[in-house]
Amino acid sequence: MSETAMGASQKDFESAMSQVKRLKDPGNEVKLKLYALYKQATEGPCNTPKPGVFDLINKAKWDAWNALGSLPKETARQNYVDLVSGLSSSSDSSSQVKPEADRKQSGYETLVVTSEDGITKIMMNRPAKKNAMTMRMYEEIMLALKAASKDDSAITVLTGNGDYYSSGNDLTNFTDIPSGGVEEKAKNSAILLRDFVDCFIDFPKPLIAVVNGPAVGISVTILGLFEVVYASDRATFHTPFSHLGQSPEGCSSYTFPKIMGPAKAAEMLIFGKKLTAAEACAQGLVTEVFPDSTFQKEVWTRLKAYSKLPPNAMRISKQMIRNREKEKLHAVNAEESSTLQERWLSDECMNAIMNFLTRKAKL
Ligand SMILES: CCCCC/C=C/C(=O)SCCNC(=O)CCNC(=O)[C@H](O)C(C)(C)COP(=O)(O)OP(=O)(O)OC[C@H]1O[C@@H](n2cnc3c(N)ncnc32)[C@H](O)[C@@H]1OP(=O)(O)O
Repeated sequence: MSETAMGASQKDFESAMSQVKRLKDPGNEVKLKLYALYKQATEGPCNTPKPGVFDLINKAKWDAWNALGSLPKETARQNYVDLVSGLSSSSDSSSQVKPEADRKQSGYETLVVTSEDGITKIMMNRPAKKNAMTMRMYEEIMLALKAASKDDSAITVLTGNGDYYSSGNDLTNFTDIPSGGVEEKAKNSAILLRDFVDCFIDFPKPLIAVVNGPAVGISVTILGLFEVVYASDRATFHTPFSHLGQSPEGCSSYTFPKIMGPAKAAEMLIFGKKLTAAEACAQGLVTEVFPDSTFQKEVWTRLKAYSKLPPNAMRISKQMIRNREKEKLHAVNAEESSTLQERWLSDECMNAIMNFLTRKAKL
């Protein structure tokens, strides 16, 4: 569906609901996704108490609904319709569905998510906008991560489609002001940011970034939460927070000084120094750099080999490496998100965003 297409109507939604009844069993994971989108579309954000740990089915349903956070009702309705339409077309050709082979997951508007060879690949898919991250993209990445944490893949990859990895937060996100004004916008954005980064902190399987081109802002900061970062030699790494009147997020105020030392971290996070892939590798933010001409081939060959390693062993090793940091990371994330909530209301930030939107300035 195109990004500018109108949202699904109530009629589309009702027709999708009756279509669901005619589908063959899509499996528990999809049923949970449908349940959550239905509840979000009809009742809004999860508003019931969390069921007890032994109430397994209701807890799974509650978790799925709650994971949608503040996803707007209209978006949930559209996602529901898209998901059902994807399921209908795949069930039309269900005899061809193979258990492991290239399973493209539908229902996403801003991503292409596939599962193949033990690897779930989440590809940001707004190449014309340099994969700038809209509110919808944040929500969809969270959904895709939640699904990947439970699917049968061994490792999960985040990458971008086109010439950019991602240009970071979509600056037009700030133009959609709700009835509660800019304060409400800042508050909702801070909640979304915190939930988004929490998903990376808590992700249980090895997480790999395949950085196919330049990366900006939040797409760079969260790299400190990945196990491995492979970069094309065309990639650059840039966090222009001060230029935007903003402050670091993605736990970078904690992870970057640990990874590269406080002096190098300050140059990036305070002064917005852009690193080449080779520099980012020398600073320890990037694991390995590959020539752009052979990047995809070399990286995917390597990842396919890694994905054949015993998945439980990899998961346990990741948890041993990360678990003692988790509490700290959640605290850092909370602090960074609330600092940004204030920053977004500052004149410095508003002027910088206006400059971008009116094209007076480029980074
Ligand atoms: C709610 C959670 C918030 C989390 C906090 C996150 C913070 C951050 O991520 S801060 C970083 C924000 N990102 C930026 O400031 C980058 C802004 N973009 C640029 O400076 C440039 O677009 C560029 C350097 C990334 C690419 O320049 P260029 O090669 O010249 O390409 P264009 O500028 O023509 O871009 C093509 C097309 O894409 C649109 N676009 C690109 N990036 C963004 C963006 N971040 N937000 C919104 N739109 C973006 C650009 O406007 C062009 O659109 P059209 O003019 O319609 O073709």
